[in-house]
Amino acid sequence: MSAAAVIPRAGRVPIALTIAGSDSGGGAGIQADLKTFQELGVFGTSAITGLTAQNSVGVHGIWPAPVSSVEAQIEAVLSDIGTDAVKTGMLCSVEIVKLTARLLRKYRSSHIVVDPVTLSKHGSALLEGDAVSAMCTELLPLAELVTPNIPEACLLLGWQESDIRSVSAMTEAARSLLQYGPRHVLLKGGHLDDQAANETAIDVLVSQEDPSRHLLFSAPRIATVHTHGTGCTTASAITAFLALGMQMEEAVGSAKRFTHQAISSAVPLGAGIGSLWHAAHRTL
Ligand SMILES: Nc1ncnc2c1ncn2[C@@H]1O[C@H](COP(=O)(O)OP(=O)(O)O)[C@@H](O)[C@H]1O
Ligand SMILES: Cc1ncc(COP(=O)(O)OP(=O)(O)O)c(N)n1
Repeated sequence: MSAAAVIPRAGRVPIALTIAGSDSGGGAGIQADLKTFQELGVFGTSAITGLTAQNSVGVHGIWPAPVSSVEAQIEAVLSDIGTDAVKTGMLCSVEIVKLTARLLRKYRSSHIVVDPVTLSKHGSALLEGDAVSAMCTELLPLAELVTPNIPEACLLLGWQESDIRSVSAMTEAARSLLQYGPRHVLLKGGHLDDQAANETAIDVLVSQEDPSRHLLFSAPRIATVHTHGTGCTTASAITAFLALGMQMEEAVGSAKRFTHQAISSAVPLGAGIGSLWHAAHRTL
């Protein structure tokens, strides 16, 4: 993405809505999503599903937002401003998952990217256990894309994490996730634990149109611990590129490059896992 893309364009600015949680540390959640939208020249709106007290060493508290407040935020945005694309992140509870699906159906939203956030990198639960099946039955059928990492894919499928130890197992899992109805599945390989993954970070894209075909998105693995926000940034960058009118394959490839640049310039803030630098694409 060139610097020209961050200059507001004449005419209507593309809009993206993020329905996600707040990360006080600024690296993930709503904060990562809005930074990404802005960097990519898309006007970001938000509905905050919950608050987290979070920093580089962990998640110190989670407070789901009242369901009525999430409803009022989404209604306020969609009934007046509208949107070209929607990203969902931390949805906290079965009630918020169901509400989100109901409102996205009501407003016939398109370009819905579901990041099925369940755990933070520090292992804190960001989605209640009984919300997983609601996500599969209510939200995934509406999704143009779902973007699980390996632990999330296993949770959605009822598999063990040890079941995905290779790119071919990732491909099989991605194909299995199509059963829930999303148009595309991007299974991210940041957590892949095999020989090849020491050098490359590989993601797999499969689509309902032709489930027998799969595309690999590969980049050199950056040797860093500072990867807080990689998942949120990937999903929100894809959402922004869809809002800008790209097709899915191009949007995923462009988002992979944007996120890779942001990891390569990550900021080692705090004593633990530092966060991505979303402005890296301006100078790299
Ligand atoms: N160290 C790394 N170097 C390069 N790319 C990475 C690295 N870690 C993760 N990625 C990429 O970042 C994106 C998010 O990855 P992943 O860690 O699997 O998701 P999550 O942040 O949701 O756990 C994927 O495109 C993955 O390939
Ligand atoms: C509020 C909030 N939402 C989502 C996440 C998970 O973000 P992700 O990009 O997957 O990054 P890590 O937590 O894995 O670093 C979060 N932590 N907080």
